[in-house]
Amino acid sequence: MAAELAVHRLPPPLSAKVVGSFAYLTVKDRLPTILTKVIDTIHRNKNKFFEEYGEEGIQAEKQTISLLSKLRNELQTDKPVLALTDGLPDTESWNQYLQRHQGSEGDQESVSWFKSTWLYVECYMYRRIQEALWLNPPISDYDVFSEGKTQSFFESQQAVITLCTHLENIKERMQELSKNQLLEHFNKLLQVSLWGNKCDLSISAGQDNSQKISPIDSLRSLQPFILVDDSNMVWSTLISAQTLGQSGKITTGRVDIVLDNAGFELVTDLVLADFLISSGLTREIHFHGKSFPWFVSDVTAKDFHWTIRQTMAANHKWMSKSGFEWQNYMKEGVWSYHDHPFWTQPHEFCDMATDAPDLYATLQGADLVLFKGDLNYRKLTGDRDWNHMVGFDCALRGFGPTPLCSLRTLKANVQVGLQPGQGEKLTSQDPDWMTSGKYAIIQFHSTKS
Ligand SMILES: O=P(O)(O)OC[C@@]1(O)O[C@H](CO)[C@@H](O)[C@@H]1O
Ligand SMILES: [Mn+2]
Repeated sequence: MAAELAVHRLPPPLSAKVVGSFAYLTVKDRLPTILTKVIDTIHRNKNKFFEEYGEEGIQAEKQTISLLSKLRNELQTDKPVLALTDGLPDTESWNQYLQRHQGSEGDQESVSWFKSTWLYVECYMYRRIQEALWLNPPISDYDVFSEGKTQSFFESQQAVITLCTHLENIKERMQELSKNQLLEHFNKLLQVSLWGNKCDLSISAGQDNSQKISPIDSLRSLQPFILVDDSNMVWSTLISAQTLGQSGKITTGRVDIVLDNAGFELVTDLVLADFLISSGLTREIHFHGKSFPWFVSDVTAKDFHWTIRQTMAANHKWMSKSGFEWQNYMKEGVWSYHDHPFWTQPHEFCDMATDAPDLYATLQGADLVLFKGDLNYRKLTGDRDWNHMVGFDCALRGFGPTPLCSLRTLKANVQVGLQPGQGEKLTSQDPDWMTSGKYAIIQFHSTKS
């Protein structure tokens, strides 16, 4: 019995209380750097706020900076995490989450920046940035990360052109493709979307991290860095979602993509989504994004629509053709964009069925959900110090609305589902393998047999 309990005991969540860990270094160095950049961005835009809102804009700029400086100080001096005061629809749920943590830790002091769980405090920082803006109405809607996101898109322009040209070439010959050729194209575009996740701006604390080389040509050399490759299961899930209607017509399934970063990564996701639709593998795609600026580069509704408009407006035949196609998919409802407050909360996904049952039910309506990026993987697995050989199903702790797949480059030290010895070998060869973004996984889970 005791042994059984030990087997089932959960490993601890990652936390900055482990001095020298990646979580510790993130809270100590990366998060304050991000906050300093946010403060700087707001200050640099002072004139813009004045032009738009006059003296009120200047006051808002000052007030926001003062709140953000206070936030940075709380973080750096390991103060207790404070309840939110902005009265937004999600405020209550954030404060309840805090109380839950305080309850389980026993006292208020222990829920602090360096003592609490990394996932929670990192998410909380982005929510507090939002609070600082919301409390200053004329500039509430200002996206402090927008400059970095648009810059990342423009700096990846050549790679975007290459990708759109590649896509349009496939689409021109789609009717002639054999099933094997279709599978080959699918695998390539799945991998392009996977490696697109290298381009996030949170890991680089806002430094340029755009795609400069050809995303197609580099796939072969990147192949050995994919540690788990369940792409065959993703493919068979798509195929088995096909049903034969009464009229003899094949109906295909719905794929949901839980988006991560704007800029180049979003383009790779749109290209994959276009391929899924134009090949007839999928009937409908639902994209899920964030409802406020998050983890520096994550996609909001504004970023999503902006990216499609910019692609349409490009001075390149195939790129703008792709953009028009994407706009059509949106107009026809073949593609749709959704956001839900749960994506910008600190919960592990195993809490979704209880804490956001409507979102859980939405995902149940999909035949496959693709979770992009590192933060989604941290939330899938509860951001815990798992043994690398623990199965993905075990780390998911019951989360499984429908077949799902994580497409993620490793940027945080959590990884499950590896082969015996694989983790140890990587650690000895490349000690930073879990945080450098050099390795990736395509990890699938389904409760359906
Ligand atoms: O989810 P993404 O965009 O792939 O990565 C977000 C991220 O860079 O932010 C954190 C560092 O601050 C890490 O957990 C993680 O790697
Ligand atoms: Mn991100």
